[in-house]
Amino acid sequence: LITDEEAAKQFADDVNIKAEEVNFRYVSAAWTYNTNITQENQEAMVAESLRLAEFDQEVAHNASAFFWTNFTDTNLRRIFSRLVDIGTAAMPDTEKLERLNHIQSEMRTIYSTGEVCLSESECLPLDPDLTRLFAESRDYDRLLAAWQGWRDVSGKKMKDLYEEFVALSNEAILANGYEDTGAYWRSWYDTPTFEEDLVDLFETLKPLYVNLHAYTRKKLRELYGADKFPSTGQIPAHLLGNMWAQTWNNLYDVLEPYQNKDSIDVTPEMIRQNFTAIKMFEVSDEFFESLGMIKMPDSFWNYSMLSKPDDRDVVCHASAWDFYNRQDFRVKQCTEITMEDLITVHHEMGHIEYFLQYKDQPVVYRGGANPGFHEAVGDVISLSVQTPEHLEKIGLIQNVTNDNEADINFLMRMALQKIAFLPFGYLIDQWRWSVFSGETPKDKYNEKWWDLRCKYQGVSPPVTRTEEDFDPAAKFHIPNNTPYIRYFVSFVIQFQFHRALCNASEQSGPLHHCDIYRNQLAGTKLSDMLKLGSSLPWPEAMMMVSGEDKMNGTALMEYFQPLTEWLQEQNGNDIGWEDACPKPDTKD
Ligand SMILES: O=C(CCC(O)(O)[C@H](Cc1ccccc1)NC(=O)c1ccccc1)N[C@@H](Cc1c[nH]c2ccccc12)C(=O)O
Ligand SMILES: [Zn+2]
Repeated sequence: LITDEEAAKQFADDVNIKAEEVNFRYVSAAWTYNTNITQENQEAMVAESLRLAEFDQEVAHNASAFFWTNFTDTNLRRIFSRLVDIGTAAMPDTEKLERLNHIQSEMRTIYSTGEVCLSESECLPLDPDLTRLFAESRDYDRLLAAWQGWRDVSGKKMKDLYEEFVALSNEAILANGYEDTGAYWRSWYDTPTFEEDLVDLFETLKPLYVNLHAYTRKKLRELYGADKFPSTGQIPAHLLGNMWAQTWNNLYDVLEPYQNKDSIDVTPEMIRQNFTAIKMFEVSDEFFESLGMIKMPDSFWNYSMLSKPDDRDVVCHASAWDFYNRQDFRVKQCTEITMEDLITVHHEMGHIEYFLQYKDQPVVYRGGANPGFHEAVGDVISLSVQTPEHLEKIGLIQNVTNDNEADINFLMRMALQKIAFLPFGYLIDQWRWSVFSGETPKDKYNEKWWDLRCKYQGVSPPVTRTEEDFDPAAKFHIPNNTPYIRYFVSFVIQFQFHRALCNASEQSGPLHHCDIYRNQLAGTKLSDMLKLGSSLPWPEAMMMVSGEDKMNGTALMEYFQPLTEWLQEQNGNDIGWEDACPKPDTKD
């Protein structure tokens, strides 16, 4: 084995240049497919992903000719550990790798082209139609038809494909040195106690969720009639304003604690001011600029897809794209003129800002310190943007009242977006890890899913489910094979970052009123961490920004403290659903 570290550095530099070209080719083919779904573009993307895999395999093979585990240079060791870790590209059998990539693109296409016919003449795609229906409709039966219809045209069609996908993914990952795909995904957090830490975090935050669930259930029983609700305490999954019951912000009008206060839902005002998708992205870009951070390059504005085209099929689920040439960065989003989409705009722009900050790192370091960091950047900014104070600064709200009742209203709105999400963000990969590990076989896929949905989220299926159904795949990230625990991590650490940046900007007052807009101290602190990419272990990156090196829920609990007390008063003892859910061990 080669021990010469100078030769190793030269090897890594050569690989880095080639990696930019090969990644650019693949990303370009993926962009073409995602923004124009055709058989031809799907096949071209699969072909390019195979070329990328071959490149990764060759690099891993050549890198293992070096005795890199013994290198004295820590950074060089870290780089080589990334060069040899190539995920499913390690699949030795090219035919099987082609089949794996083909199955993934098949599932992606089924999901992105699915439509639900609610009547002869009314066939609706998920974006924007079914999404809007779930945001606006209060018609129990219409919501049920859309809920069941979507699962029939998406998840139900993918059960066999998914089973085959799991086997092939695990076979490939085994060749990469991990026992299953879930173990590989968890390795990105590089924390031996990662799963325990998540359990502790969830237990800490669970009381906040249980209180929000109880309050919401009471209000929905008043709206739809208690007879529509199981006596065991769950909420039917189609009544929460979202296709997956993952965020409940669209129920704000039903749940508003103090009526006739100035509405903080700026959707009507955005429409009144003739907001466009581009305007929404300009608002976000201006915020990053105000922090002294990097603004969007011209290529972003020239090549992004910021609205749904009307002449072709596209993957509408929002995403941010790094073309690995240090100059081309894009967002693809079917943007609607709503507050919810303004928040997603900031989320996607957070990804782009991270790309811009770490663009001069080696390719192996162009990623988040851990995947949760990448998901948190935009959300940290949007915690400031969503404050009534900030919305007033940018002219989306007039004459903000700042009294205790307005405070509770605002915190309720934020809780429907952040606290409601926590169990969902947690359970998706609990399900997926159990499938990858073999604990959940195909004939238990749907049962396991609803056990977790009951246990963590306290929601129940509004109609009977069987193993003919495959409800997990009705959620983008399952057919798209995008890990999900990153969002749970993000929803926790974004409050730690927010608290740290607010302290850095010497903002006094409660956390939920803090707006770091135009504060260069905060901007510099955040930028310095983003520039690192994944070149340092994430606890060191977190320490740089927040002075903490662990995920913890204290910042999130501090932020919501006033609402937690208010909810406890409102709910009394009418809370919970736990004993309704099947216990896993008694299942067998
Ligand atoms: O999926 C997303 C946003 C899309 C994304 O920006 O996370 C996107 C997902 C994706 C990954 C891989 C391929 C295609 C889409 N991730 C990225 O674009 C991305 C880009 C670079 C690095 C990491 C992620 N949000 C999640 C979680 C979520 C729900 N509501 C929210 C509100 C604010 C922030 C997040 C959410 C969801 O919709 O369930
Ligand atoms: Zn994201």
